[in-house]
Amino acid sequence: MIVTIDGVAASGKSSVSSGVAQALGVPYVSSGLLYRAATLLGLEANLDLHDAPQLLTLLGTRPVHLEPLAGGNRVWQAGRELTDELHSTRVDRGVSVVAALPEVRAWVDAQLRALPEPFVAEGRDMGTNVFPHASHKFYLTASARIRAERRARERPEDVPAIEAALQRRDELDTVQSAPAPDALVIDTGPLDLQGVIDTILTRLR
Ligand SMILES: Nc1ncnc2c1ncn2[C@@H]1O[C@H](COP(=O)(O)OP(=O)(O)OP(=O)(O)O)[C@@H](O)[C@H]1O
Ligand SMILES: Nc1ccn([C@H]2C[C@H](O)[C@@H](COP(=O)(O)O)O2)c(=O)n1
Repeated sequence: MIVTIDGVAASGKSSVSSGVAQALGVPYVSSGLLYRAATLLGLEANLDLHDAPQLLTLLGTRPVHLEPLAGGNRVWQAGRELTDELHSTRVDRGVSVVAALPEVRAWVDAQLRALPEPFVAEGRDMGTNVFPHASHKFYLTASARIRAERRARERPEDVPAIEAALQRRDELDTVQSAPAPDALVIDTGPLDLQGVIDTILTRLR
């Protein structure tokens, strides 16, 4: 069984996926972490992030491993854990460029499709492109203002600055982020975190 949870930036994909996965007793898979890992390694190697052949060569020589767990995902490059470095501001700024490269998307998709079922997969194109055969699909939305207010509770930045950055990311992600035709679209604005998780679990049962 594969459940896909896609959505716009900061719509609650990872928190909701983790809650749903824990309730089901399966791992969840955070696809965005692989794009973030490719970006981090590219930045550390001083590569031009638009240069797909160079990035793919780097990823070939320094293989990245995603460890999906119900409570949170970890990312490794050989013996080094990258997880805590993947949400830095410089990775946030570069990741949309890397995620737009078809070669990098194919690299991520191959790793995701090799994972053993069952799992909950979250990202932008899990239900449309990577797992179109998934048994249950969801797509999370909320206004940029509400998402910024939620983020502001965990970061020392003001709401308008976060809102502007989220709108910019939404625009850059538009190409790969759309609900599958058979996905249930959930506006998380009026719901708390547990309310979103319960909506999904009710549908699954
Ligand atoms: N329905 C909700 N009500 C209140 N807060 C929420 C809700 N859903 C998520 N949050 C909070 O919003 C923030 C963003 O959630 P989360 O990191 O899960 O989003 P995301 O879609 O995975 O983000 P990104 O696209 O950056 O990876 C977190 O602080 C989370 O606790
Ligand atoms: N399936 C996916 C997952 C993520 N991305 C892009 C979108 C973001 O720019 C970036 C990081 O994702 P996040 O960790 O914020 O969910 O990766 C994508 O294009 N497709």
